[in-house]
This record gives sequence, structure tokens and C-alpha cells, in this order.
Amino acid sequence: MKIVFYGAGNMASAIFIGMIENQVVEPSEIYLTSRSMQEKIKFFKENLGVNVSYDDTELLKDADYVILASKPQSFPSVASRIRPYLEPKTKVVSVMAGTQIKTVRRELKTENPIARIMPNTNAMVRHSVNGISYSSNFTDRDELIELMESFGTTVTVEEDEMHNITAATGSGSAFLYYIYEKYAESLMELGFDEEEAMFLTRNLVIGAGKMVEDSELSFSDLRKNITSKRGTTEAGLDALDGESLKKILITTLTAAASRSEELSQDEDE
Ligand SMILES: NC(=O)C1=CN([C@@H]2O[C@H](COP(=O)(O)OP(=O)(O)OC[C@H]3O[C@@H](n4cnc5c(N)ncnc54)[C@H](O)[C@@H]3O)[C@@H](O)[C@H]2O)C=CC1
Ligand SMILES: O=C(O)[C@@H]1CCC=N1
Repeated sequence: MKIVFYGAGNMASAIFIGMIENQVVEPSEIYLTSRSMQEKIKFFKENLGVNVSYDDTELLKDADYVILASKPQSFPSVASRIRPYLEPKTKVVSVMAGTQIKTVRRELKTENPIARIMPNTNAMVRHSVNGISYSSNFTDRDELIELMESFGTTVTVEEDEMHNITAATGSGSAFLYYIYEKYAESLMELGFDEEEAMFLTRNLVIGAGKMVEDSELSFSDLRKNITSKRGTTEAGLDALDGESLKKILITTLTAAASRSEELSQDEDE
């Protein structure tokens, strides 16, 4: 198989490292190109054994998949590299937030099958949640699903649901990391120094994540197991206004989904 990544940044590298570590592809089946980050992709070549090239003819010759992994704003320049050399057999997979399948089709001037995926950087540890939608002529879906399940779980959605998936899980880990950052800062307000606050928060998050992974209990039952009647947790939770927290999260998720909608405005509409 030949899988060509246009873009080798945070998201692309999480995907190809996930695929390689889970042995669904050989490093020799991965081809990378980018505009910036030459040093970084040299590192990937030397340490992972993937191919690197800046020659679009060579990259796209006989490619099974081309993965569009630049920022949406860079897509016109990526498209101009790909357009002249795209072969009919190559399936196009876009990772770009808020870029519609029809926009990819128009920019590439192609009738090839196109899928749009929304993974997250947890691909690196095999826990990405991947949303996926397809163009109607993308018939051979099982192989792509198998590739994607090597680095996470996959949900197939209608393309217009991608905005919410992008907010919920594409951006979602960043929202959780931000909460952890604020938690650590709050520990410092209690009197812990920075190193202690980071150590405590990091291990708390790792432990809680493992509990979520291993236990069959719901979030609320896990919480209840920690909460003694008239104890310290109850006092803390009474002070934490769940409804206000929920409002903040709804505002956060709505802003992210709206930005995805904004990015998806197609110039032909
Ligand atoms: N970072 C994340 O957590 C997620 C990102 N995405 C999507 O993934 C895409 C990439 O995001 P990141 O990896 O975070 O960005 P990044 O800035 O880390 O990487 C962008 C890559 O695109 C390359 N590039 C730009 N113009 C190019 C050109 N003309 N030819 C070849 N390569 C070119 C850059 O050299 C760089 O390697 C975005 O469209 C984003 O919406 C989707 C889900 C999650
Ligand atoms: O921030 C972004 O636009 C991308 C899409 C989802 C996560 N990162």
C-alpha cells in the first residue's frame, strides 16, 4: 500500500505513528511531504523509516491514499501540488476541519472517491475518536475503516454532523487539557509549588483515565464512590455549581462547532 501525507504536523504525525506502531502499515508504505518542518520530517525518515519527498510526481505515482493534513487555509497551495498528478485509483482522505468534500473535489478537480475524517491527537496512543463521512462514490470503505481503527475508534456520520464531532472530539482533548491546566493552577493557589501541582494533577488525570478505561461504572457512579455523606468531596461538590459548569462547556462546544461551520463556507455558496 502507498499512503501519502501532504502535511506532517501534529495531526498527521499522530496518525502515521499510530498506524506504524500498531503495525497496520510498514513504514516503507508511508510517504511524507510538507511545506515547513523539513527538520521534523527528516527526523521521521531517520527514526521511523518512512519516505520523504518533495517531488509530487514521485509522491502521487501509484498512490492508494493521499491524506490532506495541512491547515484548511493552506489547502489551495496543497491542491495545486496534487491536482496535476492525482491518479484515478487514488482515494483522497481529508483531515482538515471545516473543509467540505465538495470543496476538496472542486479544488482538486477530481471525480476520485473522497472521505473526510475528524480524528484527534490521541491517535498517538491508539485512542483517537474518528468521525468519518464519505463521498457517495467512495465504495471501498472497509479498508479505510481498518486503517483508522488501528489508531482509535470510528463513527460514521453524515457530513453536516462533522461540525459537532469536530467540537466534541477533534478539539475535545484540548478543552480537557485546559481544565487540567486550571486545576494545577488552582492547586498552586492552595499552596503547592508548581512542580508539586503538576505532579499531583498529572497523576490524578492518569489515574482517573485508567479508572474510566477499566471500570464499567458511569462517570456519576465513579464520582459517587468518592463522595462520603457530609464528607470533604460533598463539601467541594456543593461549592462546584454543575449547571454553571455545564453552561461554560456548552458555550465552549458551540463556539468550536460554529467555527467549523464558518470554515466550511464554500465560495460557491
Ligand atoms: N491538531 C489536531 O488536534 C487536529 C487537527 N486537525 C486538522 O488537521 C490539519 C493539520 O493540523 P495540525 O497537524 O495541527 O497542523 P500543523 O501546523 O501541525 O501541520 C500542518 C502541516 O501542513 C503542511 N503544509 C502546509 N502547506 C503545505 C503545502 N503546500 N504542501 C505540503 N504540506 C503543506 C505544513 O508544512 C505542516 O507539515 C488541520 O486541517 C486541522 O484542522 C483535525 C483534527 C485534530
Ligand atoms: O483547532 C482546530 O481547528 C483543529 C481541528 C480540531 C482540532 N484541531
